[in-house]
Amino acid sequence: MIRVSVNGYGTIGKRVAEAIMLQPDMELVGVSKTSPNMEALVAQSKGIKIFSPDESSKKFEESGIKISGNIEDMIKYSDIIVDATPNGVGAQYKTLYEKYEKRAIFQGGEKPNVADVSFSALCNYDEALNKKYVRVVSCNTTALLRTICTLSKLGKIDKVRATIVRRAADPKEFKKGPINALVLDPATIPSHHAKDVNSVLKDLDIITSAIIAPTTLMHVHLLNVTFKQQIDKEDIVSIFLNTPRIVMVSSRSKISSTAEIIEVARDLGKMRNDIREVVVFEDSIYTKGSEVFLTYAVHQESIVVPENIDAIRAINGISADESIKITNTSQGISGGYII
Ligand SMILES: NC(=O)C1=CN([C@@H]2O[C@H](COP(=O)(O)OP(=O)(O)OC[C@H]3O[C@@H](n4cnc5c(N)ncnc54)[C@H](O)[C@@H]3O)[C@@H](O)[C@H]2O)C=CC1
Ligand SMILES: O=C(OP(=O)(O)O)[C@H](O)COP(=O)(O)O
Repeated sequence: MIRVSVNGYGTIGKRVAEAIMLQPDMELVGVSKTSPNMEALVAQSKGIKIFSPDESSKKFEESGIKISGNIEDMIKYSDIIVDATPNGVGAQYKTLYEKYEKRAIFQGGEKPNVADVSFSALCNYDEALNKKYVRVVSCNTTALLRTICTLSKLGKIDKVRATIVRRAADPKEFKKGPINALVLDPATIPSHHAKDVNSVLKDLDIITSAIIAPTTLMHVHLLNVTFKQQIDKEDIVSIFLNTPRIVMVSSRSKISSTAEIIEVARDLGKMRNDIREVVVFEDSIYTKGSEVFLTYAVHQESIVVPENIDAIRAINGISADESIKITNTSQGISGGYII
């Protein structure tokens, strides 16, 4: 069993922790909490061990939360730490992971140089084999890479252009905005996503621009890929339908919004409405000569969860085929049409 702990039990951390609990070859040592908030109470109710920084453990006792030790203890008890702390905090923790000679997974909010390799399971799994530090790229970059690497099986890609409509905040983040504006993010082009894709696909010609929209549900990407040769819509539909980490909303579903996708996730009984796959709108796929246009939605809260699980196995030297198969089965990821 691989003993894994999750440092930072927020949007990503809680999902990764629960995914770890579902893996046949992993054991969740526990999670860290810096304050005894609602998420700490939920973790306790699920029987998850909680570790805190020393100075705050009294606060936890007062809230009726049992602490199993401090964060250093949690690190000592673990083989691998998944760091899901806020942007930049993971880099500060790295010295602690190094001190105890522990391997770690970082998230996309950290700079690429925090790790030996930036990771996207369908693109460069093998580069992460037996590495000490792996960075799972952010939600938008994960979606871009998954889609691009899948399309690249159809032929050589000349260039990629993408417009990213970013959700303004996650559903729990009531203090974030905007609530009534579309914000250029940034006002200059390219957005940081192109550089992040290049942290995995070094030579890809890609330009991205991004805009923040007042929604919490999902991101949406408008993608334009130019191949070196003519490309057919049927081949694109076929490869997407046969790639488990991509699902499609069928033409017959008449879905044209993220609101409807999330409603389908709710109706299908998906836990927390999570959709870990890239969700391609079938009707949006359009080809002209060597160019492909398509639109997909990205559930930002959950898309990186399977990648984190695979990164844990990659660090342990387990092959891509084996890991992806176990992760997909345990996470109910099957591909095809979502509806
Ligand atoms: N929310 C999203 O849509 C996505 C986020 N990411 C990345 O995942 C990482 C985590 O983001 P979220 O889960 O959204 O953040 P979050 O704010 O929901 O969760 C972070 C958690 O870390 C805790 N924390 C803060 N300081 C800490 C410390 N010093 N020690 C231990 N725990 C601490 C916070 O209390 C919180 O529970 C970031 O790098 C982010 O860029 C990646 C993909 C999608
Ligand atoms: O959109 C995201 O990251 P990304 O735009 O860097 O891919 C993540 O959801 C984190 O976004 P945040 O930094 O607005 O919390």
